[in-house]
Amino acid sequence: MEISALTRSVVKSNHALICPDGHVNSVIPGWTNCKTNVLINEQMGAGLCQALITMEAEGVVSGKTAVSQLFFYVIEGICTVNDTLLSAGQFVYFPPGENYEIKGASAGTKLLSFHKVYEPLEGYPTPKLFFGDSAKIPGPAFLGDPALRLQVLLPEDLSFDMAVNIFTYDPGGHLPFVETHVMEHGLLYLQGQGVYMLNHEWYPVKKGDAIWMAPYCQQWFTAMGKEPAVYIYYKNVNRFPSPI
Ligand SMILES: NC(=O)N[C@@H](O)C(=O)O
Repeated sequence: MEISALTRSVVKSNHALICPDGHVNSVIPGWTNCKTNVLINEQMGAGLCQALITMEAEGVVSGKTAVSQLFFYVIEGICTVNDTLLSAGQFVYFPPGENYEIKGASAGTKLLSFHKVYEPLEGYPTPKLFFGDSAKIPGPAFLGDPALRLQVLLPEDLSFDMAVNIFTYDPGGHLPFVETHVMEHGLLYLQGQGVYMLNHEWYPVKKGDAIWMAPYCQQWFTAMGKEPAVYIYYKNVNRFPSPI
């Protein structure tokens, strides 16, 4: 019998672990016949918003991006995005000021979204609408370790101020050192399990869990179990560390 008073979820000043047992849905204007869980948000101290959307067959996720850019990744199922058919592992990037409409989903289609206020960079155009397929993006060894493979989903040019990557760890694979960096992360586990060290606290994690890491939140991860651990994560990139 599950003890309803217990959860693995934690929300701390510089990190959070959000587990499915604590999900409560929000109503988002223009997002109808779907369940939306806002996993990470400015309200917890983050510089990004991350949501999990489960669509019903007649679900519609539509609107217009204003100051923020919006990235959608199809976790499972199919849907059409601005009339382009997307299935699991495929994604779309909407720059600020763009209309978006997601519909025609198979019931239960799951989408992950990352939202970030776009920081223009002098001399660089605002990025354009962009569709992609993670199955077509190579995952070279991370820092020479073949047990870790990193796929970079968005172009690495300076017009982009956010990155979305997929990190795959074979069982036993681990980050080569404890990272302490200015960039922030929001992530979601797509597969597997492991242990994440955040700010010197240790958390067993698994598929479906989301994690927020504030700037300088010390981080290290190792995968455990019988299958590779896979997470998709957001990172702010390519901008001056502080206003100049
Ligand atoms: N935590 C984690 O995966 N971090 C790094 O790989 C990164 O900063 O890209």
